[in-house]
Amino acid sequence: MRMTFSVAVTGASGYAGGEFLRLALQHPELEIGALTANASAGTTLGEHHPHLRALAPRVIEPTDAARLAEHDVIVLALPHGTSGPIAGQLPDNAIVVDLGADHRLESAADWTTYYGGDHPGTWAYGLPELIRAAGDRQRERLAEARRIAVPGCNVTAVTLGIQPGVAAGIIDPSDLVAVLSVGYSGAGKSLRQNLLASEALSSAAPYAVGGTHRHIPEIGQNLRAAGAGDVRLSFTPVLVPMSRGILATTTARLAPGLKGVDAAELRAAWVDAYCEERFVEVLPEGQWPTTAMVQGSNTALVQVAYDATAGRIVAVSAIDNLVKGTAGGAIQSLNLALGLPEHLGLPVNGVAP
Ligand SMILES: NC(=O)C1=CN([C@@H]2O[C@H](COP(=O)(O)OP(=O)(O)OC[C@H]3O[C@@H](n4cnc5c(N)ncnc54)[C@H](OP(=O)(O)O)[C@@H]3O)[C@@H](O)[C@H]2O)C=CC1
Ligand SMILES: CC(=O)N[C@@H](CCC(=O)OP(=O)(O)O)C(=O)O
Repeated sequence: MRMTFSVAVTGASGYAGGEFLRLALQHPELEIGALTANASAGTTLGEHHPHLRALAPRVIEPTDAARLAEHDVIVLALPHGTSGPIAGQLPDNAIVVDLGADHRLESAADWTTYYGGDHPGTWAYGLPELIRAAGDRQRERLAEARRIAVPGCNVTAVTLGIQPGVAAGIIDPSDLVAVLSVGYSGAGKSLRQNLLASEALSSAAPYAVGGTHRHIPEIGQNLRAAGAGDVRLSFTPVLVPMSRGILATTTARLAPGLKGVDAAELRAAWVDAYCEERFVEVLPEGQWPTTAMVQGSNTALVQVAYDATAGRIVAVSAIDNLVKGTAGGAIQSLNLALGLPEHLGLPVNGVAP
């Protein structure tokens, strides 16, 4: 029996909300309902997302919990700290998907340290491919969920890149270094960085350097789920001149006691972890992911090697921050919660050039 589910999107004028709408338009079982936001209320969606032709005349409404509550699914694509208060006014039987950070962390102390204020709470974590050493599967949690917290985009890239090595006991999670090349759309439409094209187009710019990035505790949470004890991560994102994409290079020392690792065994750990995954692919030996290979798709590409000179594993992963890193990951988790096939409406193939 086919079922169609109505979806309201709040934060519809932003990048994450817009990308959710782009994917929802191609989803056979989702029907787009209310579109709400804040300052842009009263304008048309076409003024903000001229690429979404089918929705261009739709008028953005002010955000009102009672209006959102008329839908089966409510997507919160809001700045962090904003979704918590709205979520509290939504009915229990609606499925609420938060694309922001408010409900991702299990530790209230981590929330206060990295975001400030009171912790809004913890929801089912929207990364179906998360490895859980305890044996339970993330997919089962999501299938029962009515509240879903979609991961941070950088978190998705690093977690998918390195978690097989943690789960297989090959790497030492207390000595991780991640350096990420990230596209500007990750910052959202509001100008948090200096986005003058004349400056951005000719520069690579690190930010949140020195252990301050808010995604650090979330990555630690994921790797502990995969079996890590003490997680120590040096994390440095670098803005590069592209609108979408994340390329995460994560290196790790070998687990204590391991003197070296055979290249075939190393790759086998990653291939085994993802062999049944539709949206995570370990590339053939010798091929390395690029952001161009995943643009517009819900695919994460991963490759791994051992640097014998440095004594470190090198894992490289690429995602489109707005698709697998946000809206695509959200629909994948939402499909599970709705009892639909996990892949429904989601592109494995990207766009090029
Ligand atoms: N961009 C990305 O790659 C990713 C983003 N995310 C998360 O998704 C969320 C949205 O990010 P993004 O789309 O990039 O940000 P944008 O700045 O592009 O959009 C923010 C949206 O939130 C709306 N908004 C702001 N304040 C309120 C409010 N008080 N009530 C209702 N609506 C409000 C804005 O409306 P208006 O225009 O009317 O002010 C706008 O639609 C954030 O939490 C972000 O961290 C997560 C992963 C990746
Ligand atoms: C380029 C840029 O600024 N990217 C954002 C990632 C966006 C994201 O994942 O945001 P939330 O975790 O806050 O939802 C950042 O690094 O913070």
